[in-house]
Amino acid sequence: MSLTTPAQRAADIAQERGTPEREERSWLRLTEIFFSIQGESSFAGMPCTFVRLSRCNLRCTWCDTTYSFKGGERTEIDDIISRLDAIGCKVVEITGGEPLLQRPVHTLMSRLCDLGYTVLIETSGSLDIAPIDERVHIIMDLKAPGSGEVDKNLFANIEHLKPTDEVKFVLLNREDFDWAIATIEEHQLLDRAQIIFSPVHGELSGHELANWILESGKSIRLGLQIHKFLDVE
Ligand SMILES: C[S@@+](CC[C@H](N)C(=O)[O-])C[C@H]1O[C@@H](n2cnc3c(N)ncnc32)[C@H](O)[C@@H]1O
Ligand SMILES: Nc1nc2[nH]cc(C(=O)O)c2c(=O)[nH]1
Ligand code: SF4
Ligand SMILES: [Mg+2]
Repeated sequence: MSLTTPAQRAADIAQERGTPEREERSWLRLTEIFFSIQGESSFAGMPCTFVRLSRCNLRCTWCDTTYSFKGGERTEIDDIISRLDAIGCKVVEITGGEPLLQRPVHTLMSRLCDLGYTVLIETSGSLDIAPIDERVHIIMDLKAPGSGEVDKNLFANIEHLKPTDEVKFVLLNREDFDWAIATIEEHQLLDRAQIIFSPVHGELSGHELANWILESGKSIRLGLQIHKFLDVE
């Protein structure tokens, strides 16, 4: 017999999903650190170390990283930096889960920038990006309807993007593609940042998406998750 009451279960789910934490502390909930080939973004193909933080406030239907939603080791920022120094790669991506859920992520990113790292952050577009250190390269998703999370997009983030940052649309079908094109036009996104369209891996054909991009005549980069073709992490 389960001893968990409905109220406890609701509290557990709320904690798993998380709300942005205000608490400034010296540790982060960490799912994993690994060194691999960057599979996404304009850095695709480059060696990169990944810091995957735990928990996410969204539940995209096609998410490939659901294992980051729960748990995670409390890890001191000093320890994370020591591990990155030991790996020795000067390009680091902070991802998740949703990395912006944990406030100390900003301390980690600024310290890495101070140490001469090229720091990338991969974020969902649902939380405020304004506090991100201006030296950090932002890769921000805008979630299309097929994700089930379209109503979570924080369009106010757009004004905080630098021209070198990236806005990524992960697309499930033609409806998502049409939504993404309309969103780009409405917010004049091509003037604000680099734009990437990626197919949901295994669901939408990259060939088909490539044709749609060419037909649109727009300067949009096709992004395929190359680590999945290489069968690496
Ligand atoms: C796992 S998320 C973590 C960072 C953040 N929560 C976000 O969504 O950007 C990293 C990237 O993987 C993408 N992604 C996740 N599952 C995918 C899938 N099945 N196919 C293609 N891209 C996927 C997300 O859209 C996001 O751009
Ligand atoms: N190789 C590799 N490249 C990636 N780029 C972004 C990733 C992510 O999960 O955020 C990722 C990932 O999980 N693996
Ligand atoms: S926001 Fe990112 S980590 Fe969270 S469910 Fe969506 S793709 Fe997965
Ligand atoms: Mg991934």
